[in-house]
Amino acid sequence: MKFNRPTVEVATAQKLLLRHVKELEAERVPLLQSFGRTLAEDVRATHPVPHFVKSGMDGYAVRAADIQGATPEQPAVLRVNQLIPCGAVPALPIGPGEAARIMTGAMLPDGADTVVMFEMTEERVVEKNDTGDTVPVNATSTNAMNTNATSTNATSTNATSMNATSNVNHVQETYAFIFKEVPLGRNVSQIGEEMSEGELLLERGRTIQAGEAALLATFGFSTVPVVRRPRVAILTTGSELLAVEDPLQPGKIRNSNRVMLAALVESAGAEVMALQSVPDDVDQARTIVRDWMTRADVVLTSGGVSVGDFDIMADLLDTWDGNLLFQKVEMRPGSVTSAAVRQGVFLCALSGNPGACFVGFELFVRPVLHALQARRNVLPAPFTARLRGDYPKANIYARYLRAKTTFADGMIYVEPAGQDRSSVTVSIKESDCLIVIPPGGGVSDGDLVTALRLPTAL
Ligand SMILES: Nc1nc2c(c(=O)[nH]1)N[C@H]1C(S)=C(S)[C@@H](COP(=O)(O)OP(=O)(O)OC[C@H]3O[C@@H](n4cnc5c(N)ncnc54)[C@H](O)[C@@H]3O)O[C@H]1N2
Ligand code: MOO
Repeated sequence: MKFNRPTVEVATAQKLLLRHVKELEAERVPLLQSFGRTLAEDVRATHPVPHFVKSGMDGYAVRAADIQGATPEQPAVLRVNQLIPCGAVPALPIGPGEAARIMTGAMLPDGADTVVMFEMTEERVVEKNDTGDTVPVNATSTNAMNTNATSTNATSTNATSMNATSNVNHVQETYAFIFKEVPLGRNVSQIGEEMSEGELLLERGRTIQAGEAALLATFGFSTVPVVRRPRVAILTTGSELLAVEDPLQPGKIRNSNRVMLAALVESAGAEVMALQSVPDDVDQARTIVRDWMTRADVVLTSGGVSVGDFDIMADLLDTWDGNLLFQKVEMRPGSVTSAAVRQGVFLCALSGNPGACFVGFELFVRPVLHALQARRNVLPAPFTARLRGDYPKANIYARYLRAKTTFADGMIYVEPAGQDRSSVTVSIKESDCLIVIPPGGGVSDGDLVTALRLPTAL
């Protein structure tokens, strides 16, 4: 069976795997720990946003009718009856001829319908004597239009100057001079303008990133319902493998697939629950694999799937007592990639060759890990791009070339990331996509090709 294995196409292999996925259960995590996790429930707006009528600028809240026709020569003059900082509830309504000094994000007072930016205004303090006559005083404001104000008796327009102050015979009042007419509703956000109550904002299956987190915070989710992270056991086979910290020895290499797979698993939102070496003995390997399959959602193995004398994963799969999904895929690299399921748990046996191991993970394992987390669109997204360089080699199987994307002259280009043999590790770091070269002839510089986007491209 090791030889002459039946082959399946990549798309078939993906379907065979995804058919067995049962989305994992939900759990709640603190919002700050939810980044990269997948939402387990739809989130709807629990209240309108904004939930009060709000100023969009620092300026004066006015009645639009009061500032019709205002010009620098003929300003509208409105009595300022209050200062409204952000977060405060206005103390007074705005009647005809009145305005409120208001800050960005503050609640509009009743009666006001428009905000005029400070830049189009000037604030002046005026004294009224006890006969009610207005006495112009040297007055000023901090507003931009007033930067040339000449005043020795400057009165700043802070909260304390806002209320009329009474001297023996005089009352000081603050007036806003509005030099420009602005249309009704300008710089005012109405209730529900951005989001209305009950609106669907985030769907189950969405990954929580900055924008999602901001919405969750807006609606008071200090904890978030997320899908549990899949637990993954990473098992590596091969008596040639040294630990990362070991000195080199003749004939041996350091185990790089283990950490590469751990990084990939984490980048897919899953959790590495075990890192274990498997000896070159099929019975021991079977015991270890089965053991982890009682605890993990996915068991990943690297190596030992080809036709060599010590390719124990191939032997193990030949005698598999669960559901064997495939043992050979019509692709390069990674044709030996195999998969099986047992009681809802996946066994994905990837090639030991690092390039093939990487490609096998992206085409088969990441989609499973994403699907377990209820994510949508789990397969790598295809796009069309122009090839840089020639790839003349003919293939019997489709080839998934590790490649990088570049943008030039308004076009998307893809070019092989370097050496593409399946044994090569050095080009993996350059790869943000896989160029799909269909079976048959090669492709040439300038050809339009299909490529699959990898998460590193995000
Ligand atoms: N007679 C044949 N030989 C091979 C065939 C074939 O069809 N007939 N297929 C070749 C292809 S294609 C591939 S791909 C490899 C697949 O081999 P395995 O997946 O069984 O992997 P191993 O033999 O265990 O190792 C291959 C290679 O990768 C290195 N390796 C293994 N594990 C790691 C690790 N954790 N970190 C870094 N490098 C690792 C290992 O030392 C080998 O050099 O088979 C071909 N042979
Ligand atoms: O299956 Mo190997 O990775 O094709 O080169």
